[in-house]
Amino acid sequence: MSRPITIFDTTLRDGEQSPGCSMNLAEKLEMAQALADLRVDVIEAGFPIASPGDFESVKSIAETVKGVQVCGLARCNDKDIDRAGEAVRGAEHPRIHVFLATSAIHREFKLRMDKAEIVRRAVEGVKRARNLCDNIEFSPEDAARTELDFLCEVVEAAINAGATTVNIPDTVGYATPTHMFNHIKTLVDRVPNIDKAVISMHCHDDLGMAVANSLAGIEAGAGQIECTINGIGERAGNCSLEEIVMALRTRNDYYQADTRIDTTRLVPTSRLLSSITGMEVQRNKAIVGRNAFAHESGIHQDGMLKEPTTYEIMRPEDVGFTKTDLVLGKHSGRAALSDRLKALGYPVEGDKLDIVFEAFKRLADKKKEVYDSDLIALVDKRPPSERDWSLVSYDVKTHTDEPASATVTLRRGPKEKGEETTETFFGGDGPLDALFRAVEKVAGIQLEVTDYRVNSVSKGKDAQGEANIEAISDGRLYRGRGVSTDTVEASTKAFVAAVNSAQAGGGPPANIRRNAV
Ligand SMILES: CC(=O)SCCNC(=O)CCNC(=O)[C@H](O)C(C)(C)COP(=O)(O)OP(=O)(O)OC[C@H]1O[C@@H](n2cnc3c(N)ncnc32)[C@H](O)[C@@H]1OP(=O)(O)O
Ligand SMILES: CC(C)C(=O)C(=O)O
Ligand SMILES: [Mg+2]
Repeated sequence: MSRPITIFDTTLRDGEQSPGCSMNLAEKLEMAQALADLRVDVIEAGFPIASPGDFESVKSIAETVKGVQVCGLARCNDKDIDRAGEAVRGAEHPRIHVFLATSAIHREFKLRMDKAEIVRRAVEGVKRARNLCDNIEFSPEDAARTELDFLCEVVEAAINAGATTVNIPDTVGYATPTHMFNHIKTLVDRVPNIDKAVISMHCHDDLGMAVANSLAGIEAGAGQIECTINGIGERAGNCSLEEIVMALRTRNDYYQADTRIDTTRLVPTSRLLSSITGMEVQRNKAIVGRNAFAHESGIHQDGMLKEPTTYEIMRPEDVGFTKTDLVLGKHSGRAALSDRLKALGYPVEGDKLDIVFEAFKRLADKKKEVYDSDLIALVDKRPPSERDWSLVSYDVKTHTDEPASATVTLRRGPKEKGEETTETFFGGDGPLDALFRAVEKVAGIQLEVTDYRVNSVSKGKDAQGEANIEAISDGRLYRGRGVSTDTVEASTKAFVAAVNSAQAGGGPPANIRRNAV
């Protein structure tokens, strides 16, 4: 018999605290629906007091995404709690998450409160939230560095005040598995009312142990895991959802605990997040990385051919990878395309299928073989909004020892009704510099490019190139991504996407990385 573990996804709150991972309202709604389709139990949709935009996103997700609990975060003060309550009120299953740090370092230097005041504020906060909603989570922030006696006292008081979940964060990723096991076991053994609440884990990955620490918590009796897609989150990130879910599923023999997650949605959801944020996962990332199921060496390949379980502890199709990679060509029709996309976890129908089909045919004219990864790159493209620029055409001239020049035509708005503008720039350091500057002239904005990468999406000389750009505008960080068989075009599209994000505004401050160069 498996014990059910609640999956509390915080991609849209703690995950969004990753530098460069800010999302706009439409992106958050798309992501929230994908999380509901993945069958997470709780979506922490944001921190409503943080900004009007955060409030609106939590409220819209609460009102539109069904079949899942929707949670808003609040500090232990009246304004935060009331705002969170208002934001989640429209949800089918609302939850308010109240937090207050309890460790000596945070008490003394950050909050400047003594132990008695912490307990008083925690109790008042939970009671106030409980008046707004029945489902209340309380987090003693930095619990992993909190004295155990005091942690037991706060947890007991929070449960008496009405907390239904007590979340034990390792806020700075300091714990080890034994440390976390002892923390949770102590709460289970010493807090008299602990059975009135679910114990939750919230582990950060600063020492690379977030998943291991969360599993240790489950062994000691925790019933909820807080995690994020691709493990994104503050600093080194949070416990990765795909890793913890597959660890519980694969090692059910040991943990005898499982989640409701539809694991075949893991890879599509991971890719959706990457396409929204522009933040790719590394190739060797467990579960969702491109190499996670790739076998390179002869002895392994021999074993795999004889019996896959010799070298595979999970089946790629169980996490959403498809078995075959080579798929369609220029003679394929809509039915085959839509069937293949569905198998890849992207059910595309109606007008959207027409748009993807048109793009597929254009690609198939340029490429002999269209791989799954090419198809995913096509569906990941979002149609432009009324205010977005898109690349119509470009012309670039470059010669040895001569400055480059470029002419670009961009359209603002959707294909049928958008207006086109053309500008030329002479004197670029190279072809991309000239193109980017011509784009800036059309859009009337200047960006400083701080990171630029091109990777190949699939195989072969005619592979599509995927360009990713990170750029600063007005002290804020924006990203853009572009895909094409022509890497110059991919780069220009990525720059145009970064311009669109910058013109929408709201990027994170560019100077928040302590290791920024
Ligand atoms: C561990 C975590 O991940 S916690 C969540 C972190 N996420 C974020 O901070 C993202 C969103 N944050 C924000 O937009 C802003 O920080 C806001 C809007 C919440 C607050 O902004 P400001 O009012 O300007 O405060 P600022 O951020 O400078 O400082 C935080 C204040 O909250 C207090 N505080 C911190 N945590 C708590 C808490 N749990 N309960 C009560 N007060 C708290 C701090 O002591 C500080 O108070 P002080 O100004 O009296 O010293
Ligand atoms: C708000 C809390 C749960 C948090 O994110 C942390 O402590 O890391
Ligand atoms: Mg956190």
